[in-house]
Amino acid sequence: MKKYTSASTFKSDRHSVVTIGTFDGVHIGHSAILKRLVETGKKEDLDSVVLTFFPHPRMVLQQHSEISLLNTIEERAQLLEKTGLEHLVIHQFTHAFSRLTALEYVRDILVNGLKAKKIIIGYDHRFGRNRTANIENLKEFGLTYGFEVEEISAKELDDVTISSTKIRNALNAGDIETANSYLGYNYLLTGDIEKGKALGRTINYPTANLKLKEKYKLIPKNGVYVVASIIEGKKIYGITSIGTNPTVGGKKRTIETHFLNFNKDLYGEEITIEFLKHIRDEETFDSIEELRQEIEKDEKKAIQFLNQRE
Ligand SMILES: Cc1cc2nc3c(=O)[nH]c(=O)nc-3n(C[C@H](O)[C@H](O)[C@H](O)COP(=O)(O)O)c2cc1C
Ligand SMILES: Nc1ncnc2c1ncn2[C@@H]1O[C@H](COP(=O)(O)OP(=O)(O)O)[C@@H](O)[C@H]1O
Repeated sequence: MKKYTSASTFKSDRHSVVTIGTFDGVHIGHSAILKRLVETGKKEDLDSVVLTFFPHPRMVLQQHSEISLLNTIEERAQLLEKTGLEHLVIHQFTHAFSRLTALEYVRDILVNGLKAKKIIIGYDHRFGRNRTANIENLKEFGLTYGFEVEEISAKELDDVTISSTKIRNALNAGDIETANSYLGYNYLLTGDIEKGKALGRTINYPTANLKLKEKYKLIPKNGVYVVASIIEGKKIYGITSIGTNPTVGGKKRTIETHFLNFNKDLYGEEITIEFLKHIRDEETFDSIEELRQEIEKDEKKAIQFLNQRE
């Protein structure tokens, strides 16, 4: 898959079939559309192209919106690549871009930039300044500029009752199972391991503190989770606590993982954790000893869950 940072740098000798969207999460609903795109490209001898935008339009147009995303832009690109797509255009979403008229957008980006011969798009897609143009307008532009519009009907889209918003809501409620089943893969967080207060090891539960690189990545609800990670090529399971650690008077929200049957220095390493199950919500305990006992229970529950899966 070739990657471009704007439609103007896109290069291909052939015409293309294009689909457009944010595709946050690249969930199983998105996968259905992407599969159709890739198949159409092969059948009709067209290059398959996804046009996506970054930052998320809401991050640009509503500066105060605290939008969190299911994927970092890097994760989105990796997931899209798995669909067999040939070209990924990550066009920078700016105020100037949002001011393009529908005609300018279609002519400059889709036709001259991406050489679109076919556009696969949901029936409710809107575009251009203030999102005023709809699919009927796109079809009319197609007559002028020589491209065809393949509409994904309401029924087809509604069959897929999955949306990025529903997945965000599930994660904000700690419902990892629902989120994972909609995503088609396990929700994950990647970051570097940084030093904490070194309290963990004093209660025999050292915890690797994950520092995320991107502020906009959605962190699931505060609580305790079973996770999996690959460390030095080996699958390692763990229990992750997300929260402010009220028992020790913490204020900052942290993501800390105690890995099971593991004892190695991880400072400075980049680690990915995959969420498998929610165990409980975060609590405030009266003493560190009570916290330690609860973590012991968390560990037992995690082991029980992992044994059942095998
Ligand atoms: C599985 C697990 C569950 C935890 N649950 C809670 C909790 O419910 N409430 C809380 O205040 N802290 C909880 N903690 C966080 C501890 O307070 C934290 O790990 C400890 O302060 C160590 O911090 P450090 O990494 O800075 O040394 C939990 C930690 C783990 C590993
Ligand atoms: N089983 C384990 N799970 C998590 N971290 C471990 C484990 N064994 C050793 N470590 C190391 O110990 C560190 C965590 O120890 P901890 O006392 O909690 O200190 P800190 O507050 O700096 O995180 C981790 O960052 C990692 O380098």
